[in-house]
Amino acid sequence: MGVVGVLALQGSFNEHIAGNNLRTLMFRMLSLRRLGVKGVEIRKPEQLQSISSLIIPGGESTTMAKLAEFHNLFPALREFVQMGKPVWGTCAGLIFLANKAVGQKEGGQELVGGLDCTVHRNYFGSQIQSFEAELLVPELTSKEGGPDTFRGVFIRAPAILEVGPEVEVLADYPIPSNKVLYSSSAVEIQEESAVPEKKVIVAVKQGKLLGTAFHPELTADTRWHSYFLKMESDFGGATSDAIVAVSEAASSSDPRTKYDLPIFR
Ligand SMILES: NC(=O)CC[C@H](N)C(=O)O
Repeated sequence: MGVVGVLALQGSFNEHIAGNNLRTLMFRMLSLRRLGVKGVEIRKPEQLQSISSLIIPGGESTTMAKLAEFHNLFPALREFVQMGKPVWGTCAGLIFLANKAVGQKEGGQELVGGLDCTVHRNYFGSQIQSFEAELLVPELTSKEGGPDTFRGVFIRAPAILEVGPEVEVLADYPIPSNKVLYSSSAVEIQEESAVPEKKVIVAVKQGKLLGTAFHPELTADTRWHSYFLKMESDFGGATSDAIVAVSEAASSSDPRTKYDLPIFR
């Protein structure tokens, strides 16, 4: 398994690297004598060449976009996505990866794109309307095991309004019919009365692109990170034992053993 880069311009990149999840997985693998997951901070285009997958963290997407533009990162980020390498956008990172964003600040913001969906920035309201919710994520539970639900931390989170045909919806979230949603432009107020409950999409996958509207790096549950790490191999459907096997086989001196998977024990 290669090196995981975390775009470190702004936002919760440190939580992805040093926080619970990558580190716990690293320790878990270390404790099983499985080396191989290393998180590195990415700030320059050339650094993308040395990583095999990338996490774009949450934060503030307009600021992050300005910094990415300043560092001339957009062409290299787009190339990384087009090469089919795994990229996971969490919250602001999801906005970055989307082909289209609404509710942007005046003047708009540049997007990396690649993920065929439309996201709405700040869909659930302002900072004080941030919330946590138990989400049903059948794909995560089936691949990673554990509880049926995952605790999603939504911080001034976006929601996905529309997805293209290639996009797999991994989780959605019901909006109560009486909830008033404020768009980030603060002008348009949407009131939902006709439909008793509406669901918005909060986690998607398209090929090797993963997008979550919430922050898995802020919870102790490592399943999203584990799921993402497995996307690097072609054995995306394998269990966590297969991560072990992938890293073990990858470190083997005989390159032919690399694909002798999975090895369950
Ligand atoms: N927690 C987050 O990443 C918030 C995203 C932020 N609302 C944005 O539009 O960029």
